[in-house]
Amino acid sequence: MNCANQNGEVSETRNPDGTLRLRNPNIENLKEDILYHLALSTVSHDLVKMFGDVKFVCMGGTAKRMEHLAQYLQSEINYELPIGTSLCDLTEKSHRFAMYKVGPILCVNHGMGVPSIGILLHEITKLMYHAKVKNPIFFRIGTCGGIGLKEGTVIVAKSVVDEMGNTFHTQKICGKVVQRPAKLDQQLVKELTSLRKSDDTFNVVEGVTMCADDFYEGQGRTDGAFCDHTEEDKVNYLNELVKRGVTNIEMEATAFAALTHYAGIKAALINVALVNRLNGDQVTTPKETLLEWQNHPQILVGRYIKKVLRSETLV
Ligand SMILES: O=P(O)(O)O[C@@H]1C[C@H](O)[C@@H](CO)O1
Ligand SMILES: O=c1cc[nH]c(=O)[nH]1
Repeated sequence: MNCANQNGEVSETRNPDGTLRLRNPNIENLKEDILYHLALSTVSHDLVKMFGDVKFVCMGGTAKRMEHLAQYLQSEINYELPIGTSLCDLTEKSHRFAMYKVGPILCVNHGMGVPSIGILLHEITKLMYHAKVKNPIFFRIGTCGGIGLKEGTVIVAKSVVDEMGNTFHTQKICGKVVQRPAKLDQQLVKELTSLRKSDDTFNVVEGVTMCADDFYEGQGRTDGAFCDHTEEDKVNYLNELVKRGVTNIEMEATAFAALTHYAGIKAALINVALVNRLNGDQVTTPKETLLEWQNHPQILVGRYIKKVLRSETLV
């Protein structure tokens, strides 16, 4: 059965009230759905009560960054935690991911690489479904290597590719290769890039983000433990990427774009460049500066969330 989606269009992934429909009929028939890597379940937890008010899901690689993001957004939206409570890791018992909630915002880390974020996206999407969340928006707020961009630049991905230039996410399912288009919401790209202020110390660009399956050889680096290619091979490869319009390289983009798109979830991918790969492979910048740069995408997403929340209170 098809229903109206968030834009009032026919959709297999939305109920008329904006709650999610899963592309998996098996879930409805489960007596209990255990979200194993989140240490949550439909029986042991009241997911609607805990998460039903979520509007935004922010994800990034590290637990620490997500905790910092939750604290930052808490102060940005002036959210007061219920009296007697403090910000805590809601998935602590999983010993895997870390998740923080401040009002309508969930901040969760996804680890490194496509397999890790893929697992998180399955479980977070099911969490949104079980919690009856309406029209959630997902953000990946990450770090990357820029290509020809100044360090600290924020890249809002308008499209994503894999190492071979494919614009889809590839997964092997039951011995078959399944490809799902990796697409991002173009309106969200424009809205996010427009939120840069003239006195911001960092630049914001729209870009083409490449997703690699590795940090070292998979990104053409010559400083891994193994390297059977030459410096010339690397330079040629990076120049080829420039020709194809690739602006930055990270390790989750295709899965993030494809799985959110397949779930009908509006999503944006915002990365900050920690290194200009045309100048070298090693991340030589002091940790303090790297941490300061990691705030740049958070500032942009914070402005977007505040804008949406403000417009909702005016309606
Ligand atoms: O969100 P993060 O900073 O983890 O994203 C990039 C891609 C890899 O996960 C990782 C490699 O250092 O950083
Ligand atoms: O160069 C980089 C920096 C951060 N993350 C990556 O995947 N690559």
